Amino acid sequence: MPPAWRVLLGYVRPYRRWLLLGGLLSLATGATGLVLPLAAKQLVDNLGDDRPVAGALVLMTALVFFNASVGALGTFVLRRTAESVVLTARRGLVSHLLRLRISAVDHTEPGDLMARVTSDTTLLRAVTTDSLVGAVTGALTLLATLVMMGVLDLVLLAVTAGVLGFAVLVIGLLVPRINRASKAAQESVGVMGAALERTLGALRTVKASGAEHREEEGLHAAAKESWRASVRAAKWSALAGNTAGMASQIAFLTVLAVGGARVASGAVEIGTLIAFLMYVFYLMMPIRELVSAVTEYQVGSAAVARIQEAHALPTEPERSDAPGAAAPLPTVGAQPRPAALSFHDVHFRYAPDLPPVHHGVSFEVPARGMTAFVGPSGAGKTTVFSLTERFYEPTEGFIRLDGRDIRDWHVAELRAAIGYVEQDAPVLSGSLRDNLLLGAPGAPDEQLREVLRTTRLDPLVDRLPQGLGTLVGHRGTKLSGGERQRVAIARALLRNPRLLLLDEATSQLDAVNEAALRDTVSDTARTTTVLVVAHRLSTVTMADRIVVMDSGRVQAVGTHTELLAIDPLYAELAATQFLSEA
Ligand SMILES: Nc1ncnc2c1ncn2[C@@H]1O[C@H](COP(=O)(O)OP(=O)(O)OP(=O)(O)O)[C@@H](O)[C@H]1O
Repeated sequence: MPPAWRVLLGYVRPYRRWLLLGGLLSLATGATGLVLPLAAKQLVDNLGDDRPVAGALVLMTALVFFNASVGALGTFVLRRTAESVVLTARRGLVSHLLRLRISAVDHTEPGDLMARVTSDTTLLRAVTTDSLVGAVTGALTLLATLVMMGVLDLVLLAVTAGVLGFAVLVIGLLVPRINRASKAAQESVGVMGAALERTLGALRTVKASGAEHREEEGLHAAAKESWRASVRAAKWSALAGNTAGMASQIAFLTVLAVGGARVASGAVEIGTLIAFLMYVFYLMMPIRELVSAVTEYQVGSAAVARIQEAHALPTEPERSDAPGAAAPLPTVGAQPRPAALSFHDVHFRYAPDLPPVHHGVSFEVPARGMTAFVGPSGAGKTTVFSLTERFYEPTEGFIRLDGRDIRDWHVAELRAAIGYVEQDAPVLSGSLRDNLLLGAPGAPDEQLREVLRTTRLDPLVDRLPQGLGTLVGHRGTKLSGGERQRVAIARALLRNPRLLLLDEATSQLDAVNEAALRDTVSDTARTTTVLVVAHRLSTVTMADRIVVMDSGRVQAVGTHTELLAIDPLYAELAATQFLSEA
C-alpha cells in the first residue's frame, strides 16, 4: 500500500490551486504577524526618543485588520478545499464499493464499510488543512520568525532554540503512540458500525427473540471501546500539544530573564527585547500548527489506511476490451431473443478454505422454455444462479450463455440479459415505482401496467393511497412477504430478460397467486428462457425439463413423469410432497 502522504496528495491534486491560494493567504496572515513586532519596536523606540507615533499606530491598526480579513479568507479557502478532498475520497470509495466482487462482500461487514465511507473520510478534512497546509505554512512561519529573532539577537535565539529542541524530542516520542491510538479509535468506529448494522438490520428478529438487552450490551461495549480508544488518542495528542505550549512559555520566561540581564548590561535595547518577546509569543502559532500537523497526520494516515484497505478489495472483472464501459440498459419495450445456457463440468468452492460446492456440474438449457432445479437443501442450486450472474467465478469448467463463454461478455451486458429474482426477494427502501424501475428506468408506462397485471400487483397499487409513489419502508417492510416477491418478479420482468432466474420465487405466495404466477412463468417461458429453483415440486411439475441436483452434482435431467420413473431421489422428493401420483 502506498504511504498515506502519497494517497493524500492524490486526493488533493485536483484542488492544488485552491490549496495553494489558501496556503498563500495563510502565509500572508503569518507575514503580517511578523511585521507587527517591528511596528511595535518602532512605536516603543519613537516613544523613547520623543518622536511622533501616529505613523506606527496607523501601520499597526492596518496590519491587525489585514491580518484578520486575510486570515478569515484563508481559513475559508482551506476549509472548502478540505471538504472537496472529503468529497473526492467519498465518491472514489462509493464507486469502488459498488463494483466489489460479491466474494469480497461476503468477507466484509457492511457497517464497517459504511464507517469507512462516512467517518474515515471525514477525518481527511483535518489532515488536509492542518497537516498538508499547516506543515508548510507552520514551517515557513517558524523559519521566518527564527530568522527575525536571529536578526534581533543571536544569544536570545540560541536560548529559545534550546528550549524548543527539547520539546521536539518529547513530541517525537509521543507520535507513534498517537498513531496507534488513532488507528484503534477508527477501527472501533468500524466495529461499532458493523454491530449497529447487525442489530438495526434485524430489529424485528432481535425483539422477537427478546434479545434487546444482550444486543444493547454488545453495542454499549462497542461504544465504550470506541470511547476508550479515542480517549487514549486524545491523551497523547493533548500531551503533545501541551508540551509545545509549555515549551513556548518556558522560552518566553527564559528569554525574559536572559533578555532582562542583557538589557541591564546594555547588550540590547529594551525595544529589541520587547520585539523579541513578541516573536516568542508569535512562535506559538506555527509551533501549534506543526504539532497539530503531526498529530492530525497520524489520525489522517490511519483513516487513509482504512480507506485504502477498502480500495484494495477486489472489484468485478470486466471484459478486457471494454474496461469501464457504461452498463448497457435493457432493451425497452421490444421482446429480446431468448438465450440458451449451458454449464460445462463446472467445479466451484466459495473460498479456498471451504469445501467444494459444485463437483463438475454440466447441463444444457435450450433457448426458450422452463427449466426447474430441484434437490435437497445445500445441493448447490442457488449457486448455479450466482455463477450464471458471475457473482463468483468457477474454479474449473466454464459457462456459456447463448453459446458464448460468460467471461467474454461485458459483465453489465451479461446482467442486462438476465432477470434475477433472489431467494429472499429483496426490496429496497424508497417508493414502489423506484423498486420496480430499478433495473429498467426507461420502461414505458404501458409495459409497467402490463407487468403489474401479470404479477397481480395491480390491486395492491390501486389500494395504496399513493399508488406507485408509496414508500415501502426499509427493505420493503411495509409490504407482505408475497408482495415483496411479486415486486421482485415484476422488477425482473421489466428488464425484458433473455434469461429469467427465479430462486424460490413462489415460496411465499398463496395458492391463488401461486397458480396465477405459474401461468405468468409459463407465458414468459414461451418467449424467454426461464430457470426456476424450487423446493415445492407442485410449482415445477409442468416444467419442460427438471434438473435434479444432489451434493453439487447433476443427478438426472428429464420431465416430471420421466424422472418419477428413472430417478429415485426425485421419486422420493415427489413422494414426500404427495406428488407421485401427479
Ligand atoms: N456466500 C457463501 N459463502 C460460503 N458458502 C456458501 C455461500 N453461499 C452458499 N454457500 C454454501 O454452499 C452450499 C450450496 O448452497 P446453495 O445455496 O447453492 O444450495 P441450494 O441447493 O440452493 O440450497 P437451498 O435449497 O437450501 O437454498 C451450501 O452448503 C452453503 O452453505
